[in-house]
Amino acid sequence: MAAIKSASAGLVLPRPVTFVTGNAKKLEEVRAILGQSIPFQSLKLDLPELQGEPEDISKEKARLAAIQVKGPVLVEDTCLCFNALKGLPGPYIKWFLQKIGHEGLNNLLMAYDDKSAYALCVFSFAVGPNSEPITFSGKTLGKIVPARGPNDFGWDPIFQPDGYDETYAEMSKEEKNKISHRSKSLTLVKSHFAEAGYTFQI
Ligand SMILES: O=c1nc[nH]c2c1ncn2[C@H]1C[C@H](O)[C@@H](COP(=O)(O)OP(=O)(O)OP(=O)(O)O)O1
Ligand SMILES: [Mg+2]
Repeated sequence: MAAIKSASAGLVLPRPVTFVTGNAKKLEEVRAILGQSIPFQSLKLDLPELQGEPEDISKEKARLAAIQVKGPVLVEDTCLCFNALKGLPGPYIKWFLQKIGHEGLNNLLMAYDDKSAYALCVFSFAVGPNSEPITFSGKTLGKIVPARGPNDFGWDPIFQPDGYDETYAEMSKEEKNKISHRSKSLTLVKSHFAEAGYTFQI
């Protein structure tokens, strides 16, 4: 979709931004982190995901989302990467978690002393179906531990960020959102929007 360059500000987008995700917990965090900084609506869609590098997976999600929405979209893809396993499960964490659970994920590291891991969140923004998506990556370092804390969002109970005694699940939402992979990635998205000076035709 064409975006017009306005004389005064930056790009004028033909529609408000739509954040596309099938995951209600992600949406909750994105709402809390963005606040009023980027106005957006949401669309619940479980988009098919390519295999490969996190940035490519995220970009392809944005392309598919922009075709569906016919306008500007934000999507994200989240990875949990174990250093002992050269970054795996990475983007495949959803299926590993679904099949083997928190205990199985811990067991994957049984043979290794190195329990270090990182959470990676790659947002992609596409202006429309015919524009190349831009990516924004945020990473939080930590380690994999036996599950602690409420089990209400994915692998939060087994990820303990460096410098903290609590797992993501044991932290308050506010505390997680201050240091998380998702908030770091969204900080870059916000800077991009501020620099581009997008405005929206309503
Ligand atoms: O902050 C997080 N804390 C704990 N778990 C998390 C987090 N963020 C994503 N997750 C889980 C959800 C899914 O099991 C996998 C990522 O897969 P991913 O494809 O990005 O998410 P999804 O399919 O649930 O939603 P979407 O429709 O946006 O693709 O890690
Ligand atoms: Mg997904």
